[in-house]
Amino acid sequence: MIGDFSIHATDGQARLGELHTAHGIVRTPAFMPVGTVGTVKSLCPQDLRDAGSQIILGNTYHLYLRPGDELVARRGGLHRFMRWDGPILTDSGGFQVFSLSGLRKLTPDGVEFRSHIDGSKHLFTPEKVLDIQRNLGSDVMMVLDECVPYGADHAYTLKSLDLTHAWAARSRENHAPGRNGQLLFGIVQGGFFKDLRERSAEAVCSMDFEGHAIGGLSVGESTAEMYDLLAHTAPLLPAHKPRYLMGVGKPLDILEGIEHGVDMFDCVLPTRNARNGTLYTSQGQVNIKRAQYREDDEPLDPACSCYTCRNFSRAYLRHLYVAKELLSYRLNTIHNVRFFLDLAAGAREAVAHGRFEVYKARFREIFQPAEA
Ligand SMILES: Nc1ccc2nc(N)nc(O)c2c1
Ligand SMILES: [Zn+2]
Repeated sequence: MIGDFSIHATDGQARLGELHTAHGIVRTPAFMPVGTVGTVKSLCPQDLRDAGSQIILGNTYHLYLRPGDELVARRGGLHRFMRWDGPILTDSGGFQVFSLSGLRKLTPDGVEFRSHIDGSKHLFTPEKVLDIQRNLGSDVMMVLDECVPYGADHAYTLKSLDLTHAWAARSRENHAPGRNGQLLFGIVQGGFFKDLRERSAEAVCSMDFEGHAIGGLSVGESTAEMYDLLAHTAPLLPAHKPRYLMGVGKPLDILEGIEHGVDMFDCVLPTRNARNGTLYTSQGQVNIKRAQYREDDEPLDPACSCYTCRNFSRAYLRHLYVAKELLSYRLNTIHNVRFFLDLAAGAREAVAHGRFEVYKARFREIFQPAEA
């Protein structure tokens, strides 16, 4: 049934699961390529399917401002508009308001902000962002929350929790479980304070959401701080529902999350870094602009079977990047998205066979080789 989450194998805290959505089953652990304004930049839906994408992420903030959620609804919803027939998760906009828009004001009712596009004034309330996500037709909707800025003190973080929890309750009230097959996930905040993380998990996870996200991480903290709060918070979320770590992350961060029982991840790294020539491979990171690749006839990643690695040399990819050719975006993104999706697919396979620890250690060797 839509919303069902079943666990098929475990390996320590790591688990192999399936989340049933209105647009298909998501096998977890899953990586979600980010399609902010209704496109995973430079890729068409077929590229995404070829790469093994199951579920992609869209953003309420961006799509509301342009082209408008009502327009998308009139065009049949985001799936039909962008021709993606798989599951779509949409973030609620709170985070984007704080990271993108200029003037903004937090009020008990919601957050006032000015569009980063034309400066027009808007108000996002818990109910408004759900109306937008219902217009988009997303399969998994997120509640409106305040992502507390890195470095906020205990007092501010505690006060913010009261607001975020009140908004979560209003969201659940506004969207009954199972309504129109659109799932609603709660978001746990609490900054970098373990007592507040416990307080938030207890409050949010008592509101009968179909899944729970860990928010407020990957906001500029050190890897050690992120891992510390991740290890503390993940087990606080009910094991029988999906756990989603928002905005994470680098390959090793995703594996760290899986080790602590997280099931879903999204991050702009593969797509954003593809556009600046930072490519992820089975031999570590490749900065394709480096002169060393000028005459390198090898494929980007001999262990990768994506279209880019099957057809083009590093020399050609470097040429496209240096020449600022549009094809550079597309070929680099095809590869990076495939790398992250293969990372998640490999993790599912490893958990299924009780080999996750070995799998994670192999990637640590590649991306964080032990000091020689
Ligand atoms: N690092 C992130 C990324 C996205 C987020 N989205 C929401 N709604 N809340 C957060 O705390 C996020 C954190
Ligand atoms: Zn490749």
